[in-house]
Amino acid sequence: MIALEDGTVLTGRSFTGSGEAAGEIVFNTSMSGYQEILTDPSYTGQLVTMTYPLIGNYGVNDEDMESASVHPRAFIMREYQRFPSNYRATATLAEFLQKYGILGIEGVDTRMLTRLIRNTGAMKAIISTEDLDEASLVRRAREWPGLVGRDMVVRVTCAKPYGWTAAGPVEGAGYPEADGKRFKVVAYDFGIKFNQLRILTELGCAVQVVPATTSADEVLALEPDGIFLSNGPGDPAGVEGVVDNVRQLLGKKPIFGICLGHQILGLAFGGSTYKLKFGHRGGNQPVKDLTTGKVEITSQNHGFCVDPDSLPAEVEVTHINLNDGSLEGMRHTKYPVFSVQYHPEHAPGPHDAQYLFDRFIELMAENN
Ligand SMILES: NC(=O)CC[C@H](N)C(=O)O
Repeated sequence: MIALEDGTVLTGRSFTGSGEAAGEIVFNTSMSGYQEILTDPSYTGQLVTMTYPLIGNYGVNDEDMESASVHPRAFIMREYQRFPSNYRATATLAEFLQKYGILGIEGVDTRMLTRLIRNTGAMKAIISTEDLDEASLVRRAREWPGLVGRDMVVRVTCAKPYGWTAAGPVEGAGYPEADGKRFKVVAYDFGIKFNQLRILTELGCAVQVVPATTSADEVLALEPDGIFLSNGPGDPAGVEGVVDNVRQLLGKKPIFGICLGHQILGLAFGGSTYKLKFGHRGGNQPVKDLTTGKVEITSQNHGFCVDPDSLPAEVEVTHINLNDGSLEGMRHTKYPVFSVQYHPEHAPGPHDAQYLFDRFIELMAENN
C-alpha cells in the first residue's frame, strides 16, 4: 500500500519481498536508463515513480552503475518485466533491488499518481507491505520529516579522497595517472555520478575526488587547474559548511558546477534557492543556451532551483528551461566560474549538453 500526505492511498504489489519505505515521492519521465537513475545519489530520501509503463526488460549490468549503491528507497512502476532480454544483463532488476534492500512496487496506476504529483507537488509518502491500515499510513507519511532544510549530502559523500582512472576508482589521495594529462581537477563529491568522472578523465584530466567537507585550503593545497562541484541529494540550503568553502574558492581557480554543485554556487554567490513544485526528472527537458541561442534536450533530476532574481549583478543567466522558464545555467562575469542545473554527463539521457565539459576544459586552458 502507498499512502501520500494528502490522504491518497494507492495499491500495488511488491516484486522484491516485504518491507517499508518513507520518503518524498517524485516521478521520472525517462523511457529507459532505470539502472543509472537508481544509482544516482541525488535520489537519496526519495521514492521514484517511473512514468514509462514497462520497466526491467533489459535487466541490469556491471557497467551502468553511476555510484556504488542504490539510492531511492523505493522504485514504483506500472508493470515489472521479470524476464529481461539483453546481452549485457548480469541480473534482473528484482535481484538488483533486493541486493540493496530497496522496495520494487508494480501494478500501480502511475498515470494517476503522476498527475496527482503534478497537481499537488512532490509529497511525503510511505509504502508498506506490513501496515495496511490506511489512516495509520497517511499519518506516518505526514510524520516523515521531508527534505527541506536537511543535509542529505553527509549520507552519500565519500569518507576519504579517491582518484579516478579509465579503469574506475582508485583508493587514496593524489592525482592518479597524472603523467601526460593536461589538467588536474579536484572534484567535490556531494553525491557524484561516475559519468562526470568518466568524461573528465576521457577529456584528459587527472581527477582527485574529495569529501564534501574538504576545506578551501585543503583543495588549493592540491594545486588543481580546475575545481568541479558534483550533483547531490536534498536541499542545497541544508548542506552544512560547504557553501562557505566554495565561496572561498571563487576567483582562485576555474570552477564548473552541476545540479547540486550549481545550487551551492548560487548560494556562494549570495543568491537563494527555492523548492520547485514537483521538480524536473527525465530525459527530455528543453533548455536554451542563451549564449549561442541553441536549444538542447537535457537529462534532469532536481527538485530545488536557484532564484535568478536573487543573484548579484556580476552573475549572468546563461541557460533557461523552455518548459517553465526556470534558471538552468549561470556564469560569473569576473571569475572563471559557470554551472548548470541539468546533467551534461547524461547517464541516462541525451548527449546534447556534453559540450559543457569542453567549456570547462577551455576555461582551464585559458587560465593556465
Ligand atoms: N541532481 C542533483 O544534484 C539534485 C540537486 C538537488 N538535490 C535538487 O533536488 O534540486
